Amino acid sequence: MLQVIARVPAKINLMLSVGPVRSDGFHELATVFHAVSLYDEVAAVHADAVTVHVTGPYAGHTPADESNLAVRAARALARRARLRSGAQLRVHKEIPVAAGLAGGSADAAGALLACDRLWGLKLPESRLSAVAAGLGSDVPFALTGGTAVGTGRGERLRPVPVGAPLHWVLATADGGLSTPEVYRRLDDLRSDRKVPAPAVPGELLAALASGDVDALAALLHNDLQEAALALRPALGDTLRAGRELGALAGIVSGSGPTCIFLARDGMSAGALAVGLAASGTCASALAVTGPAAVGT
Ligand SMILES: C[C@@](CO)(OP(=O)(O)O)[C@H](O)COP(=O)(O)OP(=O)(O)OC[C@H]1O[C@@H](n2ccc(N)nc2=O)[C@H](O)[C@@H]1O
Ligand SMILES: Nc1ncnc2c1ncn2[C@@H]1O[C@H](COP(=O)(O)OP(=O)(O)O)[C@@H](O)[C@H]1O
Repeated sequence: MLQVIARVPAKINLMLSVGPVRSDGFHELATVFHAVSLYDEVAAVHADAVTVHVTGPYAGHTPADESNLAVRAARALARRARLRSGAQLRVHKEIPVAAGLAGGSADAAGALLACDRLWGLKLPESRLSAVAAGLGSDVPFALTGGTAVGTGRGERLRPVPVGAPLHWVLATADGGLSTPEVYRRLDDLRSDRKVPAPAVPGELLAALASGDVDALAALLHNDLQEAALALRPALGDTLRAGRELGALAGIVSGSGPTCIFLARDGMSAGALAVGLAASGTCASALAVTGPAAVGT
């Protein structure tokens, strides 16, 4: 029986600039998405209806019913293509849930890619991306991987070059943070401030293109960090521990609670991961590289 497998990486945000709330309730963003070498896998085989079975270390934290983003993605694709086809999906989850790493978006993108192949649709990238945007702001990037500037609510993408592989440590936390709650907390925190239009500094794109990690370290920034720290003050300890252990820089990824640390090279990232894991300030610490690619 034909089985199609898609392997989709987690994302981190190297910079996340959050602008004013729009009339549709979403915030205008300017962000740099960067896919890293931590992957979920989505496998699809023909079936009458769309169902999902979740395996892997985070299976217990992932819904296995129709609220699963992989199921919602497969159904949205079938609707868009006016198909009655189904698929039995298996999602192997290595990406922590509600962690600011877009694991659910990775699974949605994986289901779109796998079902597009399984059902022989061969939809152009632009049509898959439109279905992806209907599922979540981060899903279009999850379809592409690599590194890209995201604008609008995060769904408008422009790929950007990265001059050399980058080495990161992901420090995960026990228990996730809700993305809408983190955005709401940011709104509360800055209710008395005028919010400027979001922007990605040109210097950051130049540092990425040239592979200048020291320049990049000085430019990592996340507007949601203040809100994530307000909701989870212990993340301050994780960020301090990473810096004391020699990270070039550390910030919260997206809506958190995962903290990301930039290291000079693979050896330093490995040592930093060991130190962070021993520090008692995080649930796990994982050395990864970026940019990572989507595989089918
Ligand atoms: C914060 C970011 C940074 O990349 O990702 P995570 O760190 O959660 O993975 C994204 O903006 C999250 O993207 P995603 O998780 O796909 O969000 P969506 O499902 O589209 O929206 C969930 C909720 O987040 C808020 N939201 C999301 C995107 C945006 N531009 N403005 C918002 O205000 C809204 O409250 C929305 O109802
Ligand atoms: N396949 C899936 N994997 C992870 N989370 C999922 C999935 N399907 C639905 N969800 C729900 O989506 C929410 C956000 O999950 P996730 O994408 O991991 O977080 P984040 O937005 O922080 O990157 C979770 O609360 C989870 O219950």
